[in-house]
Amino acid sequence: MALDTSTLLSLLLLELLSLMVMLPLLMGTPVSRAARFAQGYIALQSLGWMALWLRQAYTAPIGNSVGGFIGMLCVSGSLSALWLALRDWLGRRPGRWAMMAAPVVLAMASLLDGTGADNFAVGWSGLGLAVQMLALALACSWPREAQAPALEARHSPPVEHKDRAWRALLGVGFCVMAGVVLVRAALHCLGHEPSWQAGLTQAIILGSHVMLLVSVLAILVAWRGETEHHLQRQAQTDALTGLANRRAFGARSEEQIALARRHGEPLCLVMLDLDFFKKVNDEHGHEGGDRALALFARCVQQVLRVGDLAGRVGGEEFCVLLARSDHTGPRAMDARLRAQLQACTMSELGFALDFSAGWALLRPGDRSVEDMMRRADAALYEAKRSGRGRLCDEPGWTPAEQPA
Ligand SMILES: Nc1nc2c(ncn2[C@@H]2O[C@H](COP(=O)(O)OP(=O)(O)OP(=O)(O)O)[C@@H](O)[C@H]2O)c(=O)[nH]1
Repeated sequence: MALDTSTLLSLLLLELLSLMVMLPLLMGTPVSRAARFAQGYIALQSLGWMALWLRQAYTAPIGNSVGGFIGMLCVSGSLSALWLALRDWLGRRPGRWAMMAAPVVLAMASLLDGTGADNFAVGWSGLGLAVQMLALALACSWPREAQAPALEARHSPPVEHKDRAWRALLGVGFCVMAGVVLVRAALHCLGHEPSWQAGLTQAIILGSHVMLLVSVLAILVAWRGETEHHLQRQAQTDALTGLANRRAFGARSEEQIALARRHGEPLCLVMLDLDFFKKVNDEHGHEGGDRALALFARCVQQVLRVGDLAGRVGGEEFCVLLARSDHTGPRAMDARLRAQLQACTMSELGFALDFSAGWALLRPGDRSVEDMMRRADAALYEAKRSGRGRLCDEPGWTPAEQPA
């Protein structure tokens, strides 16, 4: 079998159509938006190359111009879809509007180029496609945003991703492809038709085979990274409130403690416990209790400052670590939280919520956050004992004390 343009094109189409069916089956449902964009990339590539294959094999039904237009719309659209997947996986990258406009602009340009049946992406549309590929290569190398949209989680630390290899492969691949397409398109623009022009066309189709392989591998590796991150986040997050669970709160507190010690800054821990929560459950059902917990957690998050850390450490028990905060911090936070609760509980729950709190300052002898928690718990116990609905200081604290 001779590897002529037509055979290479047919093989590419067969691979694309197989992948268009297999990828969603392999990835299962539901998948993230990024994964759907990546599947859209393969589907649009399939449609684009199908239009070109039909144009070459049976010119009559769709005609050269229409085939070229649909082919360019879909192929350029597929690159835009892949760019959107990268944006979700890696965070914001430059050129969003240009990427969105590219398919329509390039498809229109392909009409102006007026190409023959086996000439695709030559002239202006070819130059545009090469630029779009370079933009994709740039998107691969652009630094990752601290918290990409697909991986976002409040109060969760950025997760280290092993994504350098697939980003490099994809970036280099698109650079090479852009180079070949650029040469071919430029030759056409300049009116040169060298004898190796057909070879360039074959190189582009062969390159598309390789790029298909590279991009599918990259998609699968990126998707695995996203899934791992999601699982890791689930293991660290309390499902009802979205706050860090006890284990994650403990781990992140250690970092905060280390930072506070290194910079000689004060650090406070506040322990919060809803009052008479058993009664809330009894009167409004477990579902009402869950809504109350979720609302309370939301209010806690709303009154925190950047850098503070909140966690749900027990059934109706929450902990907050106030960074760079001396004894004035817990009082201010307690007042903000009470005001916030008063403003929204009646309207959102239909009943009032109150809480007791105790706080403790980081001391030089504290070995872990557990030591702070023990003292804040004693203060919380005192708040409960002395009538609830208030904040108490850790036992033995005096305003003259120096932070750790
Ligand atoms: N709805 C709901 N209730 C929970 C959850 N976790 C714990 N609880 C309930 O919280 C209640 C805690 O009751 P207690 O420990 O007696 O505390 P309390 O009624 O708030 O009393 P004080 O703390 O002394 O004011 C229990 O009834 C638990 O069943 C949860 O995830 N959802």
